[in-house]
Amino acid sequence: MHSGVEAAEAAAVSEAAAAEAEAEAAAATSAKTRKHEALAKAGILTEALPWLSALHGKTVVVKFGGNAMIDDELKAAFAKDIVFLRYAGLRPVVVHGGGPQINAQLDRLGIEHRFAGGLRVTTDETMDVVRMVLTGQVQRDIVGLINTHGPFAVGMSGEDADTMKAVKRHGVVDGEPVDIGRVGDVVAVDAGAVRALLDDGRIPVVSSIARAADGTGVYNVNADTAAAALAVGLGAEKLVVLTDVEGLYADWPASDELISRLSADALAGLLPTLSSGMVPKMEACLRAVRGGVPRAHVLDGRVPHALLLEVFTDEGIGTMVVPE
Ligand SMILES: Nc1ncnc2c1ncn2[C@@H]1O[C@H](COP(=O)(O)OP(=O)(O)O)[C@@H](O)[C@H]1O
Ligand SMILES: CC(=O)N[C@@H](CCC(=O)OP(=O)(O)O)C(=O)O
Repeated sequence: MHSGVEAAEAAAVSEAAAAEAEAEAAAATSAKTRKHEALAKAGILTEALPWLSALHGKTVVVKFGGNAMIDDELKAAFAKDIVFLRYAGLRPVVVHGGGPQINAQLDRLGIEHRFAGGLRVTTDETMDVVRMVLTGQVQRDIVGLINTHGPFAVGMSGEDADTMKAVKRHGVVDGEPVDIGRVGDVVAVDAGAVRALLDDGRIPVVSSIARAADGTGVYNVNADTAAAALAVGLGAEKLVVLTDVEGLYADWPASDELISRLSADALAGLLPTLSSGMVPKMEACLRAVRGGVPRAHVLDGRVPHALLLEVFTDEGIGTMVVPE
């Protein structure tokens, strides 16, 4: 018969054995989990390999939009992604907008603002504010964020070195042309200065202002339009437009069914049915692919690292426009 002490000792021994077995099982599980996580990470990296190889040395123009850039964390994530592309051997070029920031400054100054057919009605007074906010504030912010990772970003305006020249364009409202002031469409691109920066390993950050082709000052160019024109001028491999929706919805605002892929012809057919900010965006995609850029994408800039997902994974996200 066991004494009380012996019984207590036996119980303690079996408790210790159980604890040891439990610890062993937990260690095995966490090793398994770690292995599983490591494999998943390795899977993501190997999935990137074909894209890294296909895009090595290729130019990618990324349009960073006003509404996708008002959140500080998203801005920082965007800057990281751009630097990632650079280290991965691509040649990223940023063309930025800043519609919300321009609106805020116009409000502060008590200057009325409105859009017609997705474009800002731009008086001479508005033009001064647009130029100041885009080149003096928004561009500086993006350059600063990218350069927290190294001396890569160099800011410039489309005016610089005659990178973009424009002529006056009208807005289209209900199928009718309307005068919207100093708004321009890009008619000539000299990509030399941007190329020189890329060749020097820099990341050009370009504001969407163009010199008037007839030498009469400057024009306010929609940033989607400017990005497309530059992508064509650079012979880019991709145009990526970041915005504040998932992509192009088939029947917006009635539904949010996303169109994931469409041809240039199908897009041309859809264009007259589109409204507001989607008009310059989809026109830009059309212009890019018809100008020889193999792919143009509209992505949700509210999703952190959407750019990396698009460029380096097999997952198609957003809307992709292809020539055929
Ligand atoms: N067919 C459509 N699909 C998606 N969004 C659309 C569509 N038509 C109009 N829109 C509107 O266009 C907006 C995007 O344009 P905009 O606000 O000018 O973007 P950004 O500031 O990024 O340039 C969307 O937030 C949405 O309200
Ligand atoms: C002519 C025209 O509309 N120009 C735009 C330029 C900036 C821009 O396009 O900014 P987002 O990309 O943020 O919309 C504007 O004045 O708002």
